[in-house]
Amino acid sequence: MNSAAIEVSGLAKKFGDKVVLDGIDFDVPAGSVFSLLGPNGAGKTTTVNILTTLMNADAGTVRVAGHDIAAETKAVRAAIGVTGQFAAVDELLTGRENLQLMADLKRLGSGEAKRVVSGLLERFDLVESAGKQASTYSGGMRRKLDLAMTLVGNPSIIFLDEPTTGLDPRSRRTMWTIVRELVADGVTIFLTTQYLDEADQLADRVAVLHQGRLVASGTPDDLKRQVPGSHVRLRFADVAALDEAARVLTDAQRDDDGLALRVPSDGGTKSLRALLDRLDEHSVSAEEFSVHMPDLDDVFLALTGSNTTEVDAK
Ligand SMILES: Nc1ncnc2c1ncn2[C@@H]1O[C@H](COP(=O)(O)OP(=O)(O)OP(=O)(O)O)[C@@H](O)[C@H]1O
Repeated sequence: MNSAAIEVSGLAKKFGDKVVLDGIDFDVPAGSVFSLLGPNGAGKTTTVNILTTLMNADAGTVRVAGHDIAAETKAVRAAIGVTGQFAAVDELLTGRENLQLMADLKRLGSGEAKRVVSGLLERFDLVESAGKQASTYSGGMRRKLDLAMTLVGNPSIIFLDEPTTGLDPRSRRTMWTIVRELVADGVTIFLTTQYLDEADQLADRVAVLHQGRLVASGTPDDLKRQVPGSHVRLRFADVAALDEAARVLTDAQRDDDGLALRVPSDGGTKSLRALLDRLDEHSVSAEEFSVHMPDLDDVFLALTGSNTTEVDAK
């Protein structure tokens, strides 16, 4: 499917005098992962709340699963699942009861509900703890249960608002695997995260929200190419080869200890080919050739002036 699962145009929202969203536009193709990044207070949760019909926008149009969020609220709600920062899990109920409750809310018949609940407990590796109260679950188990509850109605679009905040690396990886499986099944994921590596791992497209506007959007690699710092590192066999290469590549920085040159490059195939051709013309050969791209942290720093999304945390 190539259609847009989410279409946002001119979306604006302010609280009192504070402009949180100042007219933002983006599309999310069906079956892809879109990640919205931004410092604390940038308006990520506000965006999720509007897109999931929990909050009204001041201006703009939003279509989710082809339905206008203002005029066709019910149809939007039927198509989406939301896993929030504050989990919907009821601590006093067991894992199975929590899922059963969702199945009841979604009005599944008793036979289907039983099948769906057992299937989800198995898929999320919660069978053994299914009969235990959710209050006894670890953070990772609770997040898994929360996501499992979101999946009860088979939503085609899932909003994950900081799904792995506070999880240990292993639980984060489990969540990532689940997200990838969902996408493989054709589900569209709208993800907000504080972890840039998470966006890097999961997102097909990333957008950075800053001071009410989207200051950048594209694939993680597109964004990395936009910031300075990408370079090619060439390592040579001896000082003579290093000297010769340095004469050819006058814009390169020398690393005498490492017998290496650092050549600024956007990392694209065209410039890499040009670089190799230049070396070839002068019969210089390198022992090692590696391309270094900035990571999303560098992108974030360049675009918003803070080096991680957590910088402004109170
Ligand atoms: N209901 C509200 N009334 C007034 N101000 C609000 C309300 N909800 C959010 N805000 C303000 O709007 C701004 C954006 O908040 P939002 O929660 O959307 O940011 P965020 O990017 O999700 O931040 P975080 O990463 O901390 O979750 C903040 O300055 C917040 O204080």
